[in-house]
Amino acid sequence: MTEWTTLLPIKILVTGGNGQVAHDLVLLGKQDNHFKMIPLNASELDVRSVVSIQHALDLYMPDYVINTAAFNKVDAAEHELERCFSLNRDGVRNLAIECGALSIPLIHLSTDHLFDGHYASGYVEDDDASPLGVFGESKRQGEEFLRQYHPKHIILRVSWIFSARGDNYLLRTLEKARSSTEIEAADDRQGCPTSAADVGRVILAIIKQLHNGAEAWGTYHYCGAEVTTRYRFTEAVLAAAGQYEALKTTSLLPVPSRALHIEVERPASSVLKCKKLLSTFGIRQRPWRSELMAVLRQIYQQK
Ligand SMILES: NC(=O)C1=CN([C@@H]2O[C@H](COP(=O)(O)OP(=O)(O)OC[C@H]3O[C@@H](n4cnc5c(N)ncnc54)[C@H](OP(=O)(O)O)[C@@H]3O)[C@@H](O)[C@H]2O)C=CC1
Ligand SMILES: Cc1cn([C@H]2C[C@H](O)[C@@H](COP(=O)(O)OP(=O)(O)O[C@H]3O[C@@H](C)C(=O)[C@@H](O)[C@H]3O)O2)c(=O)[nH]c1=O
Repeated sequence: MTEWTTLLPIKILVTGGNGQVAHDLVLLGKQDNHFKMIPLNASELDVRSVVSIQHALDLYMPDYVINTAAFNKVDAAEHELERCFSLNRDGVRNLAIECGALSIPLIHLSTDHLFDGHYASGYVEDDDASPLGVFGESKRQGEEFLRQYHPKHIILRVSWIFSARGDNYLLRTLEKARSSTEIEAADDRQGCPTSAADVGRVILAIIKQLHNGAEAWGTYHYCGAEVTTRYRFTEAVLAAAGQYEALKTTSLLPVPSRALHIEVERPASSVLKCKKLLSTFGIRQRPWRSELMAVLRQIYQQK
């Protein structure tokens, strides 16, 4: 087997190049000269269009494709079914068929929202998917198409992503903390927060091993270490952010999720067990608390 370090940089095309995971993933990849990162935004590569995908693959001839493009608005998905399925299901099918035809491995991101949340002890990769809403169902069907059309794939299911940009719970909490004296947070929804940069680290570590000959195709779970609740996560955010700025919020209230009047029920517990990733690739979970500190540092440096 050839040592991967002796080869030309691994060309990695990233769909959804403006998204939060793509941003941090590309940044990390650019810091490592084993990789050549090619992020493409929706106008450069539209996953809904076969022609657009074919054009990009012909033009860049990547060694790997990472699909981060998605429709991620969990409540809006209930009303925007067509858009949601066209990205999360049909877009994945299009990529699977086109990458499959050229035998380009496809790394795809999926979600904890595949599960109904009744296993408080956590989910393994083979557990039955039973989504509670349209978003989860669209991602479930995208996964199915990928398995059907392209054997050389990795599906990486992740959860509760936060980063210094984009639309995420951390940034929304900070906004509220600057404008409201009181914040309510669900203490009956448990899961594992994961930084976008950490997802990027894991994907690049997987690719290095695939490139070295590991034929470990299939579905894996990854999330930050330490199971928590939305309430506990919010508490950690407020405590850490309070060291950087005077926040308006003085009271954080634990509430049941139903009191928040959210349209789609979230899984009560969506802990992803990550043992398979550890035993196959030797990749360990990082604590989300240290990732949170790093992201807050970034946020306040940007300000
Ligand atoms: N965010 C989270 O908490 C979680 C995310 N995931 C999954 O991780 C992946 C990355 O998520 P995240 O980075 O948060 O997503 P973002 O919503 O930040 O990024 C998604 C990107 O997809 C782009 N996009 C929209 N339409 C198209 C299209 N037709 N063709 C190509 N690109 C398009 C968007 O572009 P534009 O902005 O121009 O519309 C956006 O930049 C997704 O698969 C998501 O489902 C899984 C679990 C948790
Ligand atoms: C509005 C609000 C929500 N919550 C809780 C309820 C609910 O469990 C959760 C909803 O927050 P979000 O909308 O950020 O989370 P949600 O849309 O469920 O976020 C998800 O994004 C998709 C793409 C995923 O795949 C998931 O892993 C997850 O991160 O937050 C509060 O605790 N307080 C509040 O004020």
